[in-house]
Amino acid sequence: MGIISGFDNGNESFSNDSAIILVVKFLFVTPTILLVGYIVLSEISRFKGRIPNLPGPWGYPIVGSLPSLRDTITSDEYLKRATERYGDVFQVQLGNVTAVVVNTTAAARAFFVTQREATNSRPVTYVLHKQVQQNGPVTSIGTSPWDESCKRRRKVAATALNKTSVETYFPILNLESRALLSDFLRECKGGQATDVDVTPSCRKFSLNLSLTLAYGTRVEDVKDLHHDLLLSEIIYLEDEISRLRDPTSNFYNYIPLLRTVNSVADFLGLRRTKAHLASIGKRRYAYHQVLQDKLRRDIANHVDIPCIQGNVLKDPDSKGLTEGELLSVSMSMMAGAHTTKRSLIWACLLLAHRPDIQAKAFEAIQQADPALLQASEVAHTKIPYIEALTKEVGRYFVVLRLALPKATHLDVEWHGATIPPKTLLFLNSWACSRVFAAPHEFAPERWLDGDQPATNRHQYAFGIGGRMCVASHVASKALYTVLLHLIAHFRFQPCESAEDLFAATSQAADPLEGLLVRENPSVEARARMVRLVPRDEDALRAMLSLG
Ligand code: HEM
Repeated sequence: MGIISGFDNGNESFSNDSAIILVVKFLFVTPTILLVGYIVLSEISRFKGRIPNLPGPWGYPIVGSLPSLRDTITSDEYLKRATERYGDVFQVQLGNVTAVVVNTTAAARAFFVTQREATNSRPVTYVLHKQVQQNGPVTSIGTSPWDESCKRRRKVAATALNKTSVETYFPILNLESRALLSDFLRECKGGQATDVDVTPSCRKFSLNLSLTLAYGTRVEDVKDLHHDLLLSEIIYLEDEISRLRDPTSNFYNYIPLLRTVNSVADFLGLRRTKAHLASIGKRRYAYHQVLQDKLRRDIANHVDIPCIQGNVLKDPDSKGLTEGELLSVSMSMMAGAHTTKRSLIWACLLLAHRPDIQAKAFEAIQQADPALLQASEVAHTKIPYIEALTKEVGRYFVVLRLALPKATHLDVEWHGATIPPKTLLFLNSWACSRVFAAPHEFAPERWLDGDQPATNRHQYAFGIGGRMCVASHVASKALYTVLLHLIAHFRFQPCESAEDLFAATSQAADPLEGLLVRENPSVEARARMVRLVPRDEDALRAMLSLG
């Protein structure tokens, strides 16, 4: 018995030991082996993804150059160092994804103009295309890879918004510009100098521009942005989409391991990321359906306002678009509201800190035609200094510093390197906007200088090539109209309120120091408030009553 029991005990302790070893293996050794295996496979994949003969940093295991890209891609010292070391075009690896960064105007022309067809695509991303849109066919133009459908949708949008069509939008631009003046005047109760948070009114201006172009509808009262359920839904969803499109965060796009971790966390009920992302896609689709249904009713009742979606709905065969493609065009119009809003907020901050620019602009309007200082319609005018001011706002702040992510469609050649199709491409619009002398100065005069080389004349804030902003003419004219009106009727000063102390500093209007989130290439201003002083309240009210 003793022997047997001794044997038994020994067996028991043997099985205890092996159980412990098994647990240790399970808890530590297996994950370590899996992790090492993952790192090795990931490094092989990163190695295979490198483009021969194209310089660029190797980066860290698993994450590649993601850590160095954050916070630095738009900064001058990073670009200077990277361009000095690797040249005008270099490759970086974002996790397992190889991206090519185009940093100079010469390279931008060689890529996006000379090899236009080959660089015409957009990447398919895990977060936006697979999780938010669930691989569905309806995606905005700005996130669509190049194919026949994208060509059709882009053509419809580009034709509706091209240089010759801009004139047809003058009444809309004048109307929205006056609405902004009216909102600002209401904020300055009794015509007093008042510190104003410019965000809601700028948001309303931009949203209305997109809503009118797409659906022929608009927001009347700025309060509706919060009180109206549909509008607050649109604002929330478009903010989310903009965040989920951001190419320098959303690391799930680049690191497959994160997707696995996330799926496990979702499965265990620790997070609800997948459900959240899918709901954003569905809710976005639903709000567009609501707007489209309203437009259909308006058309049936003959009370519709001319708009891109309405033109197609009234004559469906003319443009050859499917229902989904038509929806995609409208989604693209709504996505444009973000960039307009950000440009306008930066312009307000800049004016507040640059009385000299306001004085020159006011004088330019007066010299062009003193009657314009009281005109309710100004979109048709072409005052060179105000045009230059509008361009300089675009150049100085570059609200999409890496444009929208692009992708190669065919092989692209660059100095002995062949970049294969479906490679992620970034146009460094920020760097391309800094080719002038004294690039860090805000100087509208540079756009009036006839001696500037032709390459400097391009406005990189709208990108370049076959996927350049389709609305660049309308968006520029919208900013021009509103700047002219604002300067004619208000003095802008730095805010004095304790609510936004940063807004009082000159850094608030600096394109780097003034950023809310430094590493985000879709740049948002940290400051929100400026002091508005109506020049002549009675004259402004009289002008507004004419409109
Ligand atoms: C100041 C305002 C705006 C700025 C600075 C801006 C800037 C840009 C930039 C940088 C791109 C990417 C270009 C590229 O990748 O080369 C883009 C694309 C686009 N923008 Fe704008 N945009 C503005 C306003 C708008 C508005 C108001 C709309 C619509 C009504 C709009 C519609 C689009 C569309 C549809 C695309 C995608 C084009 C394509 O992928 O083919 N944008 N925009």
